[in-house]
Amino acid sequence: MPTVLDEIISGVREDLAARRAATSFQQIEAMAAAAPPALDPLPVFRTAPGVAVIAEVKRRSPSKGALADIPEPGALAAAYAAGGASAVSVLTEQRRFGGSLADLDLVRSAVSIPVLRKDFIVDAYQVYEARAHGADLVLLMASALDDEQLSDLHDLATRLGMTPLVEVHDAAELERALAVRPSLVGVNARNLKTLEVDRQVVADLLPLLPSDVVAVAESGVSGPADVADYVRAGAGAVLVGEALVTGGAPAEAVAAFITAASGVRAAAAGSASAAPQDKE
Ligand SMILES: O=P(O)(O)OC[C@@H](O)[C@@H](O)c1c[nH]c2ccccc12
Repeated sequence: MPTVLDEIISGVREDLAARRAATSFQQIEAMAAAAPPALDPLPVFRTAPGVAVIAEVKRRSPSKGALADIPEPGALAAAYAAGGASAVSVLTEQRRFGGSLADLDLVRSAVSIPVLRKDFIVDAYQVYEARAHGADLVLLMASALDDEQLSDLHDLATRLGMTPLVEVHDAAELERALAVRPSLVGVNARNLKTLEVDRQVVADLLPLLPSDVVAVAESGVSGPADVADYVRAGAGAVLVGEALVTGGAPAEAVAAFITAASGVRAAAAGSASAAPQDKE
C-alpha cells in the first residue's frame, strides 16, 4: 500500500512535469544564476537569543485539512520577522498544503531574513527553482530520497549557495543524513508515512547530532511549553507551522516562543554555575 508520502510525491512529480514543460531546465538554471545571492542562515541560527524560530507559512496539511486562508503570505512573513523569527519556511507543495512558488515570491519580497523552500524535493530542477525564486534554504527529506539523491541534491543546493535542511524521523535516516555532512539537520516529530506526531522522537534523536550541526526540532509545537521542551532536548532551532497560522497573533506567538526558550537557557546557566557550590 502506498504511504501518504508516496502519494504526495507522485502528485509533486506530476506538477513538476507541468512546470518543466513551461520553463526548461536551462531556463530555470539561468534564473537561479541571475538571482541575488542566498543568505547564510547558520550564523543567525547559532546566535539567536533563546532559540532560532523558523516560522512557517502553511495553509493546509494532509493531517488537519484547512488551517488558515493566508490571503497575504508576505504580511504573515513580515509579522513573523517582527516577532523575532530567524527564518521563514514557505510550503510550496500545492495539492496537500495549498502552497505555491507564488507564495515563495511574495514572502521573499516581504522579508530580509532567510527563507526556506519547504517542499518534497526529489529532482535537481526543484533545487534550481528554489534558488530562482529567492530561497536561501531547501528542505531535503531523507525519507523521500535514496542515499545518492540525498548526496547529489545536498551538493547541488550547497553549490548554489543555499543551506540544505536535511530532515529525518528515525535513527536510520539520521545515520544516512549524517553521511552527507550536513550543517543543518531537522528531526521531524511527525512521521510523514503515517502523519502521527511523537515529540519523543525529537528528544531521542537530537542528542545523537554532532555538536557542530545546528539541530532543528520540527512539528508538534502547540505553545511555548513545547518549545521549552525541545530546547531542553537540545534544539537550536524550532520549526513551527500550525500553531502560528491558527493562533491569530503570529508576531506575539513567535516572541513568546523565544521568551520560553530564553527561560530554559537562563535556568540551565544558573544551575551550571550553582553546581560547583552544591558540592561544597
Ligand atoms: O504545523 P506544525 O506541526 O508546527 O509543523 C510544521 C512543520 O514541521 C511541518 O509542516 C513539516 C515538517 N516537515 C515537513 C515536510 C513536508 C511538509 C511539511 C513538513
